[in-house]
Amino acid sequence: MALDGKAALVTGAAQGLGKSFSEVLLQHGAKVAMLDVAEEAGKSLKESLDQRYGADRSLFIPCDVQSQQQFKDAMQKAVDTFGQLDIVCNNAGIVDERAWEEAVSINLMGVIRGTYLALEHMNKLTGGPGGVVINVASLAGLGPLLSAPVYTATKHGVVGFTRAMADASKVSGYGVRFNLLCPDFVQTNILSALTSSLGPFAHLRDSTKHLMEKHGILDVSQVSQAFLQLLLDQTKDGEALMVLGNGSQYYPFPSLE
Ligand SMILES: NC(=O)c1ccc[n+]([C@@H]2O[C@H](COP(=O)([O-])OP(=O)(O)OC[C@H]3O[C@@H](n4cnc5c(N)ncnc54)[C@H](O)[C@@H]3O)[C@@H](O)[C@H]2O)c1
Ligand SMILES: CCCCC[C@H](O)/C=C/C=C\C/C=C\C/C=C\CCCC(=O)O
Repeated sequence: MALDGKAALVTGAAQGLGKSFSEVLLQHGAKVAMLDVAEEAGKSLKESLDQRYGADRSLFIPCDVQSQQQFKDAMQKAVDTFGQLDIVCNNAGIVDERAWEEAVSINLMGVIRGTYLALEHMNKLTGGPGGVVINVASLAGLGPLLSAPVYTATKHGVVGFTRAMADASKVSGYGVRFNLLCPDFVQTNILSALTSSLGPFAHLRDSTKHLMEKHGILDVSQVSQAFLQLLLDQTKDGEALMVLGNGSQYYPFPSLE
């Protein structure tokens, strides 16, 4: 898929991985609607991107992915502004083992909501242009992160949901590809999850810290290159691209057929 002239939407775009994905999209000629609850950071990101790419190439829309109405309105605003939607990246996520229902609401329900709303605009069967949805899971979507069981569960949920959607889309003829990004630890603010955010697993913080030291910590640019790979390679559908210190590789899921 060539990105020049395409219209994209990224959630959790004000900082960290979402910011980096938005910049990569702009660098390759796409227009981007950036959604986030962090209004100040989002507005100042938009101002700095306007200087480099022009004000008509991006939008910042305050939006909590937990709200059906806010998310629906934000996606409609992106479509009204850019004319259509070709790429959606459901990236917003948190680590909070104490407020675990909120973590499920953002990390899993927000991704399901964003995927269904994206289909309303992209599904070829209902007049949409087709396109690609990339859901951001984690290596913790493929195996356990012991200090964060609920985070682990949400990311496993994102993996299962996205793979099932890819199959449903293929069989139904929606014309939309669905893929997953599963990064190892990345240098963003999420890594500074306060001990209190780990709730009953705060005593396992050091163990996660040791795991980080063993694995190393990725730079956001390594993950956004993998994001780009998933966007551009039209043959990838229902795949989970792991982003590791020594490169990216597709997870070999066993066939259940
Ligand atoms: N950093 C890592 O080590 C790592 C590794 C694997 C996967 N991930 C995943 O990558 C994604 C991005 O995380 P990050 O590392 O860039 O973290 P981050 O904290 O830097 O960025 C997350 C962004 O999501 C936004 N957000 C939070 N709740 C929201 C909501 N309800 N609605 C809209 N926006 C909301 C935040 O304001 C923030 O801008 C997450 O899904 C995370 O689970 C991160
Ligand atoms: C092997 C799994 C890698 C998954 C990465 C995951 O998606 C992101 C996790 C985010 C946070 C990790 C959870 C809790 C943090 C616990 C300790 C951090 C200690 C950091 C420090 O003190 O320097």
